[in-house]
Amino acid sequence: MTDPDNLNDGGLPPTMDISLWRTLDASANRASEGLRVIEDYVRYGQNDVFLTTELKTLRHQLDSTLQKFERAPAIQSRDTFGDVGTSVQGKLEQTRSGWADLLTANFKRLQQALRSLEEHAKLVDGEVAASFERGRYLSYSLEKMVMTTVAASQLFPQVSIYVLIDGGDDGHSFDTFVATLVDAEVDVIQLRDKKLDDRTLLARAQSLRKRTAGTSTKMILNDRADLAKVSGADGVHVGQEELTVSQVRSVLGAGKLVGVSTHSIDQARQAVRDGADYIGIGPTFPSGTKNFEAFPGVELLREVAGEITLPGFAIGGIDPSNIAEVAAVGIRRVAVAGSVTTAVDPGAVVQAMRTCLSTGSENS
Ligand SMILES: Cc1ncc(COP(=O)(O)OP(=O)(O)O)c(N)n1
Ligand SMILES: Cc1ncsc1CCOP(=O)(O)O
Ligand SMILES: [Mg+2]
Repeated sequence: MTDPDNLNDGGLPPTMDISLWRTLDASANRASEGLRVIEDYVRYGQNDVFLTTELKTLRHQLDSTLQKFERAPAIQSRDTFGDVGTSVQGKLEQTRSGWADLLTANFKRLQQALRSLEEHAKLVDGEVAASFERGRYLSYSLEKMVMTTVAASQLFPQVSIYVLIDGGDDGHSFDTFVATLVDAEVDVIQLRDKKLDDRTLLARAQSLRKRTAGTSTKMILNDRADLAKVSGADGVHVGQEELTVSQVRSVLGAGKLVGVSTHSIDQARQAVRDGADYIGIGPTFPSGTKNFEAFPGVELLREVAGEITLPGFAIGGIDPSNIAEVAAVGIRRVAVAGSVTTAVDPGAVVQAMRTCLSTGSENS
């Protein structure tokens, strides 16, 4: 690290050394404080172990970069009462309209401070400047993860029923079934049909859009970002080998939902990093809808529930007889097909599962 006493050797104005130290000191404090506010929210407000750990990574990276500066001259240069900025404060800084506003303001504070550290560090040490730059990039992806998690947690109720349906025998019976599910106030309907030709599938998607528009039921298309775009769906669900979250978003545009299937805790963590709006977690139990060779089961549900607060839907063979096992490990959102689509009274099954998820009691 360059000796601060020799900063003027580089042709800097005589006042530069003290003003540089003041700037570095103030920006370091600003970055640490902004980061701490965000960390407090995800830790105490959200109980999100994963995001708290990710934020800690940035805090440690920042701390180790700051350690390259001697603390003493920075603190000696401090002149809080002589800081003209302390008396220039906008009214807006004293109030926040909600959590999202509070978080956004603190991410901005963090990023501005990191940029200032980076630019000023360029006068002293290029490597340190590059390290602040890496921290700033990390803060952008953390902002995406935190803000997406906060927004998605509000979009999907704490107890949610998500139903996967195929295109049915014909348009009329499909529409009648969708109406039943909408009446039962299921939270999400996913159209998942691997057999229909594209035009028929699009016609079903359009009919699903008509039935769900203006209701509390969201409409998701399985796999097909193109048909989701054309039909005006609320989002798309993709698997591990399909389009990525950012590829789906580039087709759908902003403001649409992207769900990702996850089969391990690492895949669940990656989906959060990728900015998914929700995850499917499974398969939990053997399914009559799709064949599987391996079942991460309720153990994976427990693991995800223990560290991730991005909405997660348990999927695979869930029905009223086993849903209590799902609720028992802390998952209150389920995605089901067969147990509802083959039921004599689908509305009653939806209601039974909802009750069980709300109370945690068995309901077979
Ligand atoms: C909510 C939800 N979770 C998981 C899946 C499975 O998606 P994927 O792994 O892509 O398998 P297919 O559904 O495409 O066979 C899902 N569809 N929905
Ligand atoms: C598509 C899919 N992916 C994992 S399980 C599953 C099917 C869910 O259907 P069911 O509830 O009938 O097991
Ligand atoms: Mg898929």
